[in-house]
Amino acid sequence: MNHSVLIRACASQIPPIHPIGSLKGFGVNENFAVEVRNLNYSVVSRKGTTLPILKDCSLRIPSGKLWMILGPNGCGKSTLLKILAGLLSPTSGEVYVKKPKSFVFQNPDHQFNLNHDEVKSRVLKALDAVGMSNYLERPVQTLSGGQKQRVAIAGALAEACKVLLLDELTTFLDEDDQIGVIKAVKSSLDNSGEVTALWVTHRLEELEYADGAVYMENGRVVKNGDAISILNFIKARQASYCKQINA
Ligand SMILES: Nc1ncnc2c1ncn2[C@@H]1O[C@H](COP(=O)(O)OP(=O)(O)OP(=O)(O)O)[C@@H](O)[C@H]1O
Repeated sequence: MNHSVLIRACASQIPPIHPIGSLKGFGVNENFAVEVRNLNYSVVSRKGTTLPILKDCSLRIPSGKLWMILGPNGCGKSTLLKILAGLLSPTSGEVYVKKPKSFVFQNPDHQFNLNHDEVKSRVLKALDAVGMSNYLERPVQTLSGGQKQRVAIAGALAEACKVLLLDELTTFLDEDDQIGVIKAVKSSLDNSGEVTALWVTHRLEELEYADGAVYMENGRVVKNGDAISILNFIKARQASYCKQINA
């Protein structure tokens, strides 16, 4: 059987393997895959004004868990994820992310831009982990958005990454694909036991698949905890907001 099509697509995003991030100097607890202390991120506008985007954010994400980053539009979720991915540099504060880490974009078409055809066995295993091993013959462009996202996740898993950084993967997906992608991430984590995933979303219903979440508002981390306490916190916040506007 010719497995080359998806294998190439999946392998094409595999960067060199990096060693596990050193904990020396930062003093982080090895039980945490991500640790952020007093992180600030600002941009300077064309008029020279400093715009604070992230304000004094501190958080810890336990290893091996599926953790969501939730909050209203524009609260800073994607900016935080990009800093964790190393795509943006913090203005101040400390950031530790266990390595190797891998970033999967909101639009999976951004993921397929290199062209390697190696690491076949790891790719096959990773495609199996995300339920895509029946699609090996299919060109990527014929896959649905959700299937492409699962292949993108398989690419990150094949890289043997310890931390998966996932930016609003389900935004463009229908409900079936949305659930399929979350379940693929969850089962990959459960199978590996040591991969941690950070999942940025604005969909509260996705929280039921998570172990925990960070809730942000206006550039700040408001709460970080297990999924049930975060869900109750957000519901209470929404109820109090509704009460205020109806008063
Ligand atoms: N380079 C920049 N220049 C100016 N403002 C920026 C820049 N980057 C981010 N912002 C602003 O920072 C805020 C946070 O943006 P970010 O994309 O992180 O939010 P988000 O919570 O992911 O939003 P959404 O849920 O809508 O995707 C937004 O108000 C955004 O407009």
